[in-house]
Amino acid sequence: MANAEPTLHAVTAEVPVLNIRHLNVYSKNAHILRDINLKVPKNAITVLLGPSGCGKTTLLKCMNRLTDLYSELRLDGAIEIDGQDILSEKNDITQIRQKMGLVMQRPFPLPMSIADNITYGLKLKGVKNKKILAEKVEKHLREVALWDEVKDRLKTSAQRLSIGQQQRLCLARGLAVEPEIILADEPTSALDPISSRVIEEEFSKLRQDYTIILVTHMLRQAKRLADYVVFMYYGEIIEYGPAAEIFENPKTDILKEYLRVGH
Ligand SMILES: Nc1ncnc2c1ncn2[C@@H]1O[C@H](COP(=O)(O)OP(=O)(O)OP(=O)(O)O)[C@@H](O)[C@H]1O
Repeated sequence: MANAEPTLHAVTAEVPVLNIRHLNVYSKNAHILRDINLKVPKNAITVLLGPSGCGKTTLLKCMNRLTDLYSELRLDGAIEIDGQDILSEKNDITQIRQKMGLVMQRPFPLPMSIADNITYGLKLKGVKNKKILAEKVEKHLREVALWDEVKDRLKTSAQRLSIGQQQRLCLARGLAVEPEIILADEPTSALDPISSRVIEEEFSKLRQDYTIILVTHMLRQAKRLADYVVFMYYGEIIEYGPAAEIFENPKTDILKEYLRVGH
């Protein structure tokens, strides 16, 4: 187990969107996340990097309290978004979740048409105007470079799309509710190399308007995309900083070894 120097992960982001303070996560038998302190900067890609089982997905799940689905997990600490603590029972988690778009490892299009997938969240928010809904469908499908491929079959089932197209659709569905933050858990792991590159390119462009937190254990992907890197090991943040610093000037032996082996 590594003993992280507090200074290594006390990097301050100029405009933090998420401020995580002393976050600990416990299961019945294990201490899964250990005193996580992290300020996630606005309009940048922050990559959570580290070997399998180090806690990347759990940290991402804490950020929109998906951990509520697992009664065996206990959390303490604070995760603030726009000054509101996500972990506080007092705050409305549904409202907080609307600030976040979630992209999982495997796409899960809703069992309805391509267009309805995009408008689903908007309709839940009360948008009824058909013209506005149609505009949103086009806007967000263009945003993920899917419009040209599907514009003639918007009313057909989303489940007939290829996996790569489904993943772009799911990203568009997340964007349609205009989140501030996109949480992405290994979003290319189920995709072929070409679809993976398309998704990577989309993320790269989206960083201008969104704060992206991306889990990956693919070092090459992290190097292509990251503005900031959080390197985790056994539930701790070992190093955190701008990508160039992390990749070119790693400070800890654990990170040096991880980069050398090139996972
Ligand atoms: N609900 C749970 N109950 C008990 N243990 C859990 C639970 N969720 C996660 N863990 C444990 O917490 C640790 C971190 O898991 P997590 O999925 O966050 O790791 P990860 O870094 O995302 O791994 P991978 O890259 O393999 O997806 C693992 O040891 C896992 O078994």
